[in-house]
Amino acid sequence: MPFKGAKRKTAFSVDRANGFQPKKLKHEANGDDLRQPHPFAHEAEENGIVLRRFYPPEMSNSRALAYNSDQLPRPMEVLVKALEETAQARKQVKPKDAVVHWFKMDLRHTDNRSLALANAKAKEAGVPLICMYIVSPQDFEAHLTSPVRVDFMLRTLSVLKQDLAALDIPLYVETVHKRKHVPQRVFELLEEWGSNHLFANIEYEVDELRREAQMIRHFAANNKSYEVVHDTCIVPPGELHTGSGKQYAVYTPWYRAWMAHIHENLDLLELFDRPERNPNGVRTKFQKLFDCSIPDAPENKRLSDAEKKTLRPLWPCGEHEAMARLEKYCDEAIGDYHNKRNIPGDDGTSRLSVHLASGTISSRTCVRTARDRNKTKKLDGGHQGIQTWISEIAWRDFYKHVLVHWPYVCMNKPFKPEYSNIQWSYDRDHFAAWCEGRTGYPIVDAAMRQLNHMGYMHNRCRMIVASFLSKDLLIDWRMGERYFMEHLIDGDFASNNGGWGFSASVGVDPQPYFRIFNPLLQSEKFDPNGDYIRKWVPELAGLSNKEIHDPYNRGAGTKAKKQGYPKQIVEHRGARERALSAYKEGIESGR
Ligand SMILES: Cc1cc2nc3c(=O)[nH]c(=O)nc-3n(C[C@H](O)[C@H](O)[C@H](O)COP(=O)(O)OP(=O)(O)OC[C@H]3O[C@@H](n4cnc5c(N)ncnc54)[C@H](O)[C@@H]3O)c2cc1C
Repeated sequence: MPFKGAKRKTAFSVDRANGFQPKKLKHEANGDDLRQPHPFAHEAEENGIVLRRFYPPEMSNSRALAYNSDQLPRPMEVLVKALEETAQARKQVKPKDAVVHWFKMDLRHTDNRSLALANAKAKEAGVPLICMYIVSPQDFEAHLTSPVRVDFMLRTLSVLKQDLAALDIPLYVETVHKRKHVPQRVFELLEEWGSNHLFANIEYEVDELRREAQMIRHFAANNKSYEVVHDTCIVPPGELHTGSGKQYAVYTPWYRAWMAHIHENLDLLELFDRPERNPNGVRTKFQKLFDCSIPDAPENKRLSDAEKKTLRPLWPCGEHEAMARLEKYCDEAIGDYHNKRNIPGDDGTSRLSVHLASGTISSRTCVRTARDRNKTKKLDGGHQGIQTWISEIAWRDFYKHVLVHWPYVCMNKPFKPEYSNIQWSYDRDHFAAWCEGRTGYPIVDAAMRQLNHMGYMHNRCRMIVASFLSKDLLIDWRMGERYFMEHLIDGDFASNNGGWGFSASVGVDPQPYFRIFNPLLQSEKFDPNGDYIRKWVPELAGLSNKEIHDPYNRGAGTKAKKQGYPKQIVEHRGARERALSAYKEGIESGR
């Protein structure tokens, strides 16, 4: 059956579990103005910020604002409408030979909402549960997924395949080369397996929401049910509103509402059971699916042998590893989190981001486990370390809520569209020096080298290097955002975009643009003995604790030069003044 939009329309009310309450959409804005690209769109294209192979040019500020004024429907609203209008049809679909769960960024069989629902449906119908994962090389390209992350996900699939096979559940993995063919191929696979029911957890990025909406309609029009549910956030996006019914744009009041909401709805922290064993005979009927192998990474996302040797031991994969890490962290280190989380030279954070990003652990499990260790048995009160750690996990939910309500942040626009008017620099040499960790600012260089070496960077350093790129170098923050996604093992669109928005002062609840980190002060405050710098910039290891933060201005220039360490590529005070006027001028220009 060719894949095109379904015609059938039926009434539906979205259940609470689906979180987002549909509202009446205004008609599509049709003014030509909204189709005009932003005046600086060519710069975004030339500098690889907007990938024109997959996406349209950078939109105008008025188009971004049209989402805020409900002139354009948000992709989540489009999805909810698709669910609403197909509800009746989906309800009438009769189970056939199997029920299917489609894994995406939820690579675990424990506490996985969609998987649990698919399992319940299969058991109710007395048919087998089949799991599937589609490797989409073009999605990796369009989403800038880093090779280290692709490797982590593919390794994880092997673990998942084994765990599921122990329950006689097959995990079928297939590569679909063109992303536009994914929906059609998924449909064909269901036909091949004689299945009428597909389940998946919602991904909140724009492409995915739009694709699911289209698939839901197509499936319903062809007597199949595609059910998508909230799982990745603890509180589903769309559930929290200010007193005046608006979406929160400031973290602190949002966080208070988030906690209160969970305390009032404790079921949000109930964990989902893993699936039960499949009925006898499934191995004979679906042998081919059990036999499939996990493909190699696409060539342009493949680690070299040397990289595999360095990176794989650093990042053990799979849900058992994730759970063991969480338990160990809660037993041994969470109590000191509030004291140590800002010290990059100290291993005081959980390093669970890689697991949360690939879904090898759920944020529900993380928060519930931490809460149960708290003497108050609540998210707040009790141990300072536990409270603070939970509040950091909450940032992850916050940025996903932001993405859903202000979807243009997923389309290369800043949260406040007028910040698109800043005249950024696209200095290639400066950008290369930043990427390679040779800016002459040791804390910045240490951080970038940590990222390049291990696909990870400490949170404090992420803020320092992001501020340095966007303010000291005045380079378009979206180039840094892209570089992070291309290199991080925990690359997550919403958190990365939120972090860059905060540090470059263009995001929701940001650091005000006139508060510019002084990299030297940050270095002295958070790496006072230079431990972190010594580890990642070994050519400075022999300098004193004072010299190491700024060798050329603290009498260690000769030593630094001899070791091949560069001089500062910009002078902070002058760069600060330049950034202040560029931000001010851009914001006030009204383009
Ligand atoms: C510029 C910039 C880019 C970032 N890009 C990403 C990214 O691509 N993916 C990502 O997961 N995080 C990102 N972060 C947030 C944060 O740096 C990492 O989540 C954190 O460093 C991961 O280490 P950890 O697991 O030891 O964190 P912990 O300190 O142990 O925190 C526990 C968990 O809480 C969540 N968390 C903590 N801080 C934040 C935060 N500020 N925003 C959102 N979630 C948070 C993460 O899931 C993390 O694993 C970014 C931050 C900045 C400033």
